Amino acid sequence: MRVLGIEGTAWCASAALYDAETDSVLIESDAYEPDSGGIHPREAAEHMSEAIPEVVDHMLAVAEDEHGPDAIDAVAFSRGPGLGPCLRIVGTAARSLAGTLDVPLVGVNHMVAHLEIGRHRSGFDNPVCLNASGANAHLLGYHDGRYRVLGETMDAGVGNAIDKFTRHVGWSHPGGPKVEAAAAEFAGTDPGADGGDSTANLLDLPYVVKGMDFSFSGISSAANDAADDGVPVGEICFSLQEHAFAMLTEVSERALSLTGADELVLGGGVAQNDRLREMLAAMCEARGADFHAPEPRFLRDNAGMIAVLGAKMAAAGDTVAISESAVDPNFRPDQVPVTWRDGESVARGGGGGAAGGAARDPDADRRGAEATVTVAGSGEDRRVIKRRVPKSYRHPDLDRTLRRDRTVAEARLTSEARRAGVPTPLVDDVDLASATLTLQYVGDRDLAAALDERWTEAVGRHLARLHGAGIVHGDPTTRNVRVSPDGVGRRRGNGESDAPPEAYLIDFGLGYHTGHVEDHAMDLHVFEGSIRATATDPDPLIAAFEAGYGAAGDDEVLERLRDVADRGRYR
Ligand SMILES: C[C@@H](O)[C@H](NC(=O)OP(=O)(O)OC[C@H]1O[C@@H](n2cnc3c(N)ncnc32)[C@H](O)[C@@H]1O)C(=O)O
Ligand SMILES: Nc1ncnc2c1ncn2[C@@H]1O[C@H](COP(=O)(O)OP(=O)(O)OP(=O)(O)O)[C@@H](O)[C@H]1O
Ligand SMILES: [Fe+2]
Repeated sequence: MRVLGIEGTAWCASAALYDAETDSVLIESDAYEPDSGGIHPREAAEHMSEAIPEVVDHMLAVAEDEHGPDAIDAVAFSRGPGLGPCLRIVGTAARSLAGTLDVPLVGVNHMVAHLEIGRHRSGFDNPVCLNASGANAHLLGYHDGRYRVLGETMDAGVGNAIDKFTRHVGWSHPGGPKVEAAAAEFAGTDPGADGGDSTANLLDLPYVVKGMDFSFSGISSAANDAADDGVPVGEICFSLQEHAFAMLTEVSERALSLTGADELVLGGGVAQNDRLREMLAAMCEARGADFHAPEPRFLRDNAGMIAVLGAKMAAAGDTVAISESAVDPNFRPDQVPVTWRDGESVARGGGGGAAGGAARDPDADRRGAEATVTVAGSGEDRRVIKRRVPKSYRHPDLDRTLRRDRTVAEARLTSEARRAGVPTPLVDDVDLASATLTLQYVGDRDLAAALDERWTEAVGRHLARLHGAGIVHGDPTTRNVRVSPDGVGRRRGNGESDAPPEAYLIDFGLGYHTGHVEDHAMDLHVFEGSIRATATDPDPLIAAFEAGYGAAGDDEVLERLRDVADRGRYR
């Protein structure tokens, strides 16, 4: 099968020819380069209306030259997300070409294409995917016929966050490659630098990770302020990259840990950045996962990825009638029924070796995304020793600060939550020098390994109480709740209740004090996200969770949760 792909969601007018027999991809692209500022939708659309016919005609001529008049078996196009005026031009071109050639039309989700090209090129079976593009930043994992959004930016895409800073200092679009060059130069020339590695001086910028979601807006603003204050621009570029990419690497590691996946693929324009790829490769190596980033021509926007996924969709019969082929500027990757693959879900619910621990060996060492956990003692005296291990991928100063601050926060908030009536482990000892805590051993498995409405309801109540005390957890996932299902079974089965069954909240390292409705709603959003990422039938679990929260907490927070959930959606 040969597929002609067309891409034009924002800046790149592109056509490609994919030959599935030989697995070869030819791409012809024409980029829109704004004279000043960022991408202007109207100018971008004008560019598309001129450039799309040219690149398509070129590819068609190449195809017909080589394979004759019946060269093309299907036409695939980017249906969204993207800028409406650009998408409509691409849609019109694709419909008319499919009509003229009398071949099927395939409507491709651009973000799923960024993912699938990595899966295709790597040969990985079931990876987690980090899409690091201009307008987006998210983690996807396959589960039950859909790509689930495991985590995503709460505001700007990563490329847009970088470009916002470069516009502020007057650099032309796109800013990403210029920031990369300036950062590399700074790292190489700073007196503290050691052969251009990451030990150059680091500015303190916001680092915001909540569960597997993250935020870049604070980084862009702080970077702009630093420039206004006269900080050398190279130093800002370096620090911007170190913070933003460490956040992306951290959430990727969390996604691998939560799902139990051992493969990561990278997609999107920002993935062309060497430092981002270096960090992700180092993280994967340290946890024994495989990592793949396709070659640059498949990372930035391109029609090759549209043609390759288009061929898989066409082979699965997943084509679209012209009358139903409207574009969708807000097309989310989790809306797409994945017709072209089968196989196991990435989200097995509580992976990470023994960490999910359906009571396999309760004393085996566990490894979370951040820490190693060793179990010591027995019976009532059983303790866990939790050590936040250094992460070689991130700048040593940032690494030290994060490990220390989170250890302090965890010790303090675990105890405060307990005093507020929320079940948490007792804290026996804190050793800041080695970022190590000694905690009471609680529960017998992670909620991820025993997902059940009774527990999600209990988590709702506990979070409500926690928020009532002015504390957010910051990372309330199904891996950060410990439960004792056997206790419940005994109690329900024969009336015995030697120890009252409880759901314990653990891992308060990302917690903080706040009375803001928004922050409280974010906690609920993170918990629901972790359920959606791993559960086959999330709705009843989420309903029970919200009922638990509603019974003990503030309705305003539940209302705000709807806004938070909608806000992360791509515009
Ligand atoms: C919806 C679609 O239109 C959109 N496309 C998009 O954002 O273009 P993409 O090619 O994936 O990414 C462009 C971004 O990638 C950044 N970029 C390019 N080279 C870079 C580099 N070496 N380092 C950092 N960023 C880089 C640019 O600054 C720009 O922000 C998307 O995929 O979100
Ligand atoms: N107090 C405890 N009692 C029993 N088990 C625990 C306790 N603390 C941690 N664990 C176990 O160790 C695992 C990892 O701990 P924790 O979540 O605190 O570390 P982490 O590295 O921050 O993990 P992640 O970032 O993946 O949530 C938990 O999922 C749980 O199975
Ligand atoms: Fe893109």
